[in-house]
Amino acid sequence: MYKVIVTDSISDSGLKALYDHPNFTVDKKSGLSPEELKEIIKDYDALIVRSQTQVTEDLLNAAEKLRVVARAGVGVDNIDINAATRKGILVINAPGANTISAAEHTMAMMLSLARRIPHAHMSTSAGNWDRNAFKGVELYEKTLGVIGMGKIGAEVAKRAQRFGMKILGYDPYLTEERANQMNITKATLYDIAREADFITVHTPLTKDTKGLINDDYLAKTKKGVRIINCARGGIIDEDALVRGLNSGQVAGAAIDVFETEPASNQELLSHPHAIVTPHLGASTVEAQEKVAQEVSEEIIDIFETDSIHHAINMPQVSGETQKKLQPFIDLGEQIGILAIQLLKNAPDKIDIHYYGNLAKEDNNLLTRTMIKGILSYHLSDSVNMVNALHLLNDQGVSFNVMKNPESKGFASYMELTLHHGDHHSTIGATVLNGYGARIVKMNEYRVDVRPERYLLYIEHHDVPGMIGRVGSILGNHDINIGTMQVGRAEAGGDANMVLTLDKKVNDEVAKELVEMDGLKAVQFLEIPNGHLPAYNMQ
Ligand SMILES: NC(=O)C1=CN([C@@H]2O[C@H](COP(=O)(O)OP(=O)(O)OC[C@H]3O[C@@H](n4cnc5c(N)ncnc54)[C@H](O)[C@@H]3O)[C@@H](O)[C@H]2O)C=CC1
Ligand SMILES: O=C(O)CCC(=O)C(=O)O
Repeated sequence: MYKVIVTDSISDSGLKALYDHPNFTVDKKSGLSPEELKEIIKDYDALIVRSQTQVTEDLLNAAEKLRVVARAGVGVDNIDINAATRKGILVINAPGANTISAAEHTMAMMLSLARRIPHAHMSTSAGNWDRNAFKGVELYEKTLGVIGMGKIGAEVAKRAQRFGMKILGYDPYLTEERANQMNITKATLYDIAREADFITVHTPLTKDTKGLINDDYLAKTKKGVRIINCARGGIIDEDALVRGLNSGQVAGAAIDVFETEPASNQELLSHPHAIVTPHLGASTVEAQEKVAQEVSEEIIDIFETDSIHHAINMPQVSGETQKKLQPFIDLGEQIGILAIQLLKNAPDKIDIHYYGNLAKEDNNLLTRTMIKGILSYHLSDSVNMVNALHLLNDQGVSFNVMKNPESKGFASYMELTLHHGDHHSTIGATVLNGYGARIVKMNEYRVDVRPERYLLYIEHHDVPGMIGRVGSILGNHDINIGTMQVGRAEAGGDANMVLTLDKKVNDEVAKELVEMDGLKAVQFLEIPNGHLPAYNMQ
């Protein structure tokens, strides 16, 4: 008998498949303190949560037979994925099951902002009859900027169009073709700032989206813009938003999700031009039934048939292949991370070449690892080796894998090229017996670089003095160079430098470098520590 514990408020009818199954028992225990849950988690095989329960490393460490953590929803930011992975605990979610509810909540927030419905309601129910204080604006013929054109963003765009709104969409994966199909305009963040009357965000919270809407961004928006966040707290800097509301730059904000939850920013919560809800985007009968049903059915499939549909953290590989390819797998993710940074854009096409011994292996796993590295730059923790190809397909990016058993100078060699229109970035890499991982090609240049955390990539004209000038700028800013590699196509022609550094290059140093005569391109690249393959290697 498998024991399932449900620790947040989750639809009973959605859990029916589990209740009815002879091999499962379900305990519903919402409102437990972290200590209480930690005390009893050892008895359970599966845990189902929404967003309240914090599935921390501490909790997971107390679990003795837990095999699955199921998030009845999309965002898994309340679950320590790496800790679960390290413990070999599968994390699944229910993407798509609450899309419509979240999109409808966004529309409700937008209409409430436009017509000040919550404020009018409070005034009227307090006994007032004030028909002048609540004059609103129409959505009709207004411009809506949608930041994040994934599942929810696209549904919001569709609904807003029916209200006669013009839609500007920004998403690194939004192509002209898809924008045309949806009859929206593919825009930049700054087009949206300049033109939008309403802005709504629908991205996950990532390194790039944290504080995306901040003082600088708000200063570029139209005066009187109205802003909605039904995605994740932190995408909008709450203090900046309050400043914007106070100055009138922002006419109104409707916020469902907060930097900390339960929300505590009193200035925002009580602001006369803010509308706030307690993370209700997915709180509908239908969404809760669908998310609970999806995760219940998947839990049964996992325990009864070993089949996984929406894994966040689990690859399916044979132990033998994994062991053989392990050094390349680690490197594969790193070259994905480097190539996407070097491209500076979301790719529309990916080419992967395997040469020598690597071409003779089943390198599906390796390919997924590279793609995970590429996509994780924009999609964060939601991408893993199981869902990487699926997500790539969802984003409309084509990829080709080519294998050539002849060696290309190394016993095993892999080369990754990302394309974005006419631009491309290439990284070639190998693992040298006894010496470890090496990047041996960057764009058109041969290099020999150990993949370290901080890299500086420079393309320049091959003229005397370049190395010294770059070295002095870094030295003046107390940035130690670990290694430096220079290469050139021909004497006096194009050349490149790749440096490994002991610390980050800040904007000031980058600016000095960019302004140096003779440099064609300067790029600081980072392979974050946390970007090692997210699965259990035991
Ligand atoms: N308020 C609530 O109760 C709910 C909130 N959510 C949240 O809504 C958000 C969106 O969910 P879905 O549409 O299902 O996810 P999705 O994965 O379908 O779409 C997210 C999109 O954001 C894009 N993106 C990533 N970085 C970006 C950037 N820097 N700039 C612009 N776009 C970027 C991605 O390319 C992707 O297309 C998630 O954060 C999710 O957790 C989801 C359901 C309910
Ligand atoms: O479970 C909930 O109500 C929150 C939904 C949500 O934020 C998500 O699915 O990402």
